Amino acid sequence: MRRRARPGGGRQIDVSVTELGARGDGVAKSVDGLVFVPLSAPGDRLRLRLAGEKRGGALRGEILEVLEESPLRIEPPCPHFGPCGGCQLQHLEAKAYSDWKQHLVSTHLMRHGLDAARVEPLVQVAPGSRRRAVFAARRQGQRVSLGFHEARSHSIVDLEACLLVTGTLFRLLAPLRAVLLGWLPDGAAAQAVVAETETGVDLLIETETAPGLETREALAAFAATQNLARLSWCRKGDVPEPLAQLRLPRLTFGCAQVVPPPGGFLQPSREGETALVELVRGAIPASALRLADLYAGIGTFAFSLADPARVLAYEGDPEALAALETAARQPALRGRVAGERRDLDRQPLRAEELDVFDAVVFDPPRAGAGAQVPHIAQSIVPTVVAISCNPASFARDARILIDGGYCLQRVVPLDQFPWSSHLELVAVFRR
Ligand SMILES: C[S@@+](CC[C@H](N)C(=O)[O-])C[C@H]1O[C@@H](n2cnc3c(N)ncnc32)[C@H](O)[C@@H]1O
Repeated sequence: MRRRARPGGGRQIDVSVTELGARGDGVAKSVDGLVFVPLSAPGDRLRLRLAGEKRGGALRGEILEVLEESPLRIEPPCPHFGPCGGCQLQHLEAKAYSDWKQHLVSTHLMRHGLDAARVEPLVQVAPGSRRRAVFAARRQGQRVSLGFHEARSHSIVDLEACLLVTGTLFRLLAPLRAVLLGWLPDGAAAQAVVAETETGVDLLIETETAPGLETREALAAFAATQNLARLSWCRKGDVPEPLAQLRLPRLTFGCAQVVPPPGGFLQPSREGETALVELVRGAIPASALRLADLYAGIGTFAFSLADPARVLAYEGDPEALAALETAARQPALRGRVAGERRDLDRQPLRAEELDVFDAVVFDPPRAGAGAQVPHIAQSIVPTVVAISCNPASFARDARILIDGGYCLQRVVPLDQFPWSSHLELVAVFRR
C-alpha cells in the first residue's frame, strides 16, 4: 500500500517565529503557510525540518538549529525540559509567558465577539504544588520508566526531577519503580494516578496484569513503608480494588470531610482550589440561599458554598457522587448539601428546573457545557458562575449565555498548570 506523502514532510526551511499559538507552539509564516514550532519563542530565527501536517492543514516544524535566539528565551530550569510532555514553555521568560496565558482568554472571547476588557490579571499558582498527577510506566528488561509521556509520543520520560509535582509525590517515584519492576511483565505498560490528600497519598495503579499473591504482599509493604493513605489497583476502565488502606484519604471542603474515590478528579493544586473557591464565593450574593452546583464532582464548590445556602449538586459520575453524598450526611452540614446523579449532556437541567435557584455554578469538563448552557440561557437565575479548564469551549458557552440576556461581569484566568498551555478561569454572569 502506498503512503500518502505528507506536505512539506522532511524539507528544511528557515523561518522567524512571530508569536505563540494557543497550544504554546511558536508560529512562523512560510511559503507553504503557517508553521507551528514546538519549543520555540517569538523572536527566534530557526532552521526547521517540516515534520508534517497539523490538524486544520497547518505545518509542524522541528528545530534543527537556532540561527538567532529570541531575547525572550531563558535557560529551562528542569533537566527533562524538551522531551518531557509535562511542560511546553519553560524556555520562555516569565513575563512573556504570563502575558501569553493572559492573552489566551481574550483571544477566545474576541473570536466570539465578546468583551475582552472583562478579563482580569492572571492568577498564578507556583510550580511544585501539583498534588494530583497521572504518571505513565513501562517495563523494558530490568528497567521501569516512570514519568510523563513525551509530546506526541508513547515514549515515557523517566523522571529524575520534576518541578511540577509536590515533593511528596516526586519521592514516591523511585520506590514505585521498584514495585512495578517486580510486577509488570517485560514490555508491559501501567499508569499511576497519585493524589496527595490531607491524610496521605492515595495511589491508584492501572495495569493489565492482575497482582498475584506475592505482588499484593509487596504492594502492602510498599504502602506501609511509604505511609500511603490508600493503594488501589484496577484494569483500565474497571472499578478500582483497594489493596491497602492505612487511613481513609481525606479532603476538606468548607466544613465537609470528603473521601475521594480512587483515581477521581481533584483540583490539581490546593492553592488553585483555594483561589477558585474564593472567586466563586465572592461572586455569589449573601442573599442567594438556593444554589445549584452542576458538574459537582466530589463537592469542591458545593460544600464550600453551603453556608448559609443550601446546595443541590448534580454530577454524572456515580463514584464521585457517592463520595459527595456520603460527606453530605455529616451532621455539621445539617442537610445543606444534597446530590443528584444526572448526565447533563443527555438530560440537562431545563430552564424551569433552574429557575428555583438564586445562583448556578457550573464546572464542566474540557468540552464545555454545550447541552446544558442553552437551558441556563433561557432561565431567570440571577447569578451564574462558570469555572472552565478550556477557554475555547468557555467562550462558545459564554456567547450563548450573553445572547440569552446575561452580562459578563468578570473573567479571572488562573494558571494551575505552569509552563503548559492549559488554563483555567472563573467567570461571573448576571441577569
Ligand atoms: C472539571 S470536573 C469538576 C468537578 C468539581 N466541580 C471540582 O471542582 O472538583 C468536571 C466534572 O463533570 C463531571 N461530568 C462530566 N461529564 C458530565 C455529564 N455529562 N454530566 C454530569 N457530570 C459530568 C465529571 O465527572 C467531573 O466530576
